[in-house]
Amino acid sequence: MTNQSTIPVIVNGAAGKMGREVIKAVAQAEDMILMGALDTSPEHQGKDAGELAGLSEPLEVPITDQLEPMLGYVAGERQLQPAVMVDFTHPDTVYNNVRSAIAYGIRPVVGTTGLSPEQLKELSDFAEKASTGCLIIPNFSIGMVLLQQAAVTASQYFDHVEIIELHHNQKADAPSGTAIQTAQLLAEMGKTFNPPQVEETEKIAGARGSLADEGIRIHSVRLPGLIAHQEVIFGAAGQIYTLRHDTSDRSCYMPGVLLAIRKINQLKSLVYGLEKIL
Ligand SMILES: NC(=O)C1=CN([C@@H]2O[C@H](COP(=O)(O)OP(=O)(O)OC[C@H]3O[C@@H](n4cnc5c(N)ncnc54)[C@H](OP(=O)(O)O)[C@@H]3O)[C@@H](O)[C@H]2O)C=CC1
Ligand SMILES: O=C(O)C1=N[C@H](C(=O)O)C[C@H](O)C1
Repeated sequence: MTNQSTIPVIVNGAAGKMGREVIKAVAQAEDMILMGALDTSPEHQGKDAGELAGLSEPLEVPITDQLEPMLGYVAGERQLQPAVMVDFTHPDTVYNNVRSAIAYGIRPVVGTTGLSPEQLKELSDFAEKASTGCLIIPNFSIGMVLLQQAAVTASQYFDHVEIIELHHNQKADAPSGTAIQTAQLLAEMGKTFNPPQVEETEKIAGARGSLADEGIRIHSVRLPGLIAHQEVIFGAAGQIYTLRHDTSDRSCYMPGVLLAIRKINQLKSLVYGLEKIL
């Protein structure tokens, strides 16, 4: 039943791996209603979002690639609460999706990674001006938040650290958004890591990975059979301290996604990171 407190939700990237999980989670949440399912993949146009997500009953929400008409329609449904657009699409399109949603007064909950620092700043300014909440969350799993907190604690005692992120080989961006965020959190500790011990020569370009903030290196592995995994490895004389998170099923992200949908109406600007709303 739709009522005043039901949150209208649009899922962008609805036919993708994450989009299908979000459709299921939203359909099962009593305080949400799926108002729209966007996806540009030609083979899924017009299909029922619920059936595509593997639900036993259709949701009678067809997949469409018409972003602006959908945003306009949902924004016009004034008897409902302000709507939320969940975005799990592609690094090349997420910036425009988020801008369009904010322009229509629809709050974006963004899982798509790959936004540049400049794009993040522009979206932050845009959301602030529009006084509209926007959540950008590189990783929705609670386990990753805990790993990052443990890494921040360890970084007070270790000066040497490297990050390895491992993902399925359909992933478009590297390094992962999570690895970049992890490096940023460590860099915010106000010290430079990995003081050089010798002059290094890369015999093959990229052998030492990518150099993120404050001397932290990130190594990206892409293989079929992987989902999403990350290690943060600290080293000191005579010891190694390894933190590792493994995703075995994408359902692990759903409690975080539902929490973000519920919390975003309390926000009036852009917030980055799941830890900020826990
Ligand atoms: N924050 C987090 O916790 C997580 C974030 N992610 C991120 O989410 C994003 C999506 O991941 P995933 O679901 O695995 O990717 P998929 O490729 O499985 O799904 C993306 C879907 O979006 C569609 N799409 C592409 N461009 C557009 C567009 N302009 N408008 C609407 N739909 C579009 C794709 O269609 P087509 O295939 O035809 O291009 C595809 O169906 C990635 O950036 C990934 O890194 C993933 C997991 C967790
Ligand atoms: O593409 C993925 O799968 C994932 N992307 C996010 C990232 O880039 O960090 C989150 C998680 O690692 C899964």
